[in-house]
Amino acid sequence: MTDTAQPRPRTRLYLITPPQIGDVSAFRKSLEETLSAGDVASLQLRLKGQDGMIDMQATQEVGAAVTAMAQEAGVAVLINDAAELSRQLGADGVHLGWDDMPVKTARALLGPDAIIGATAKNSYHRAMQAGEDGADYVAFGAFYPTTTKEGTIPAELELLEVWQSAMILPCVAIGGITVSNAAPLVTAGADFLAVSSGVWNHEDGPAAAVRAFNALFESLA
Ligand SMILES: Cc1ncc(COP(=O)(O)OP(=O)(O)O)c(N)n1
Ligand SMILES: Cc1nc(C(=O)O)sc1CCOP(=O)(O)O
Ligand SMILES: [Mg+2]
Repeated sequence: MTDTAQPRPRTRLYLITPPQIGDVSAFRKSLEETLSAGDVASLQLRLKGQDGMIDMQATQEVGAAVTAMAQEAGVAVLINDAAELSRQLGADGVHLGWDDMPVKTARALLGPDAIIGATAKNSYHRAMQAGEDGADYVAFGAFYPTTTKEGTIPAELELLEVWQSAMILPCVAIGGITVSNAAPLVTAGADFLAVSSGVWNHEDGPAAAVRAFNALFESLA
């Protein structure tokens, strides 16, 4: 009998913006350099107010400045929390958490081709439910402590191992990921690593971080 099992595709980087962006045109320039440094599968615009809620005005402003540029670089653009704004910006999809719009509602609004991601935190059950509801990926986290988001819940590597061995739906790992601590998540089976501060605050700058993540993924493939 022939073995038809396919090797798992290489883990890819899922870049998340800083939660606040002061100078949009400086950010656009930095992002352009960052995206040209190596493979980035997707970019999530995650602009938050001090209350942790989406900053619609900032998302609109940054989205108008960077969406087409990122898409031309081959990077899918997702909007955090806001499906309707994703549609208005011509973005590729939306990332939804437990307090956000249901996946099915977003699908009805954005159509079959949109990329819809769903937060699973540390719950295999919530991930299964999101998959049944039509999500295109599920995100487990937080794998490490983070200052980017308050109130995260610790997640174990085993979630990635079990999900990868049983499911076809891609899984994302998130939470405090840096070049230095990423390897176990890759080995455990994350299809994507979602990273904010580990890129934007990298000691050699964000473009160097993208190069270093890609070198790591290549070395573990
Ligand atoms: C890829 C990815 N995974 C998880 C989250 C967290 O989403 P959520 O729980 O809705 O929290 P906020 O990001 O809205 O604060 C994410 N944004 N992206
Ligand atoms: C947005 C987000 N969600 C998380 C979750 O656990 O669901 S952790 C997190 C923060 C991601 O940013 P950083 O890479 O800077 O830690
Ligand atoms: Mg959310």
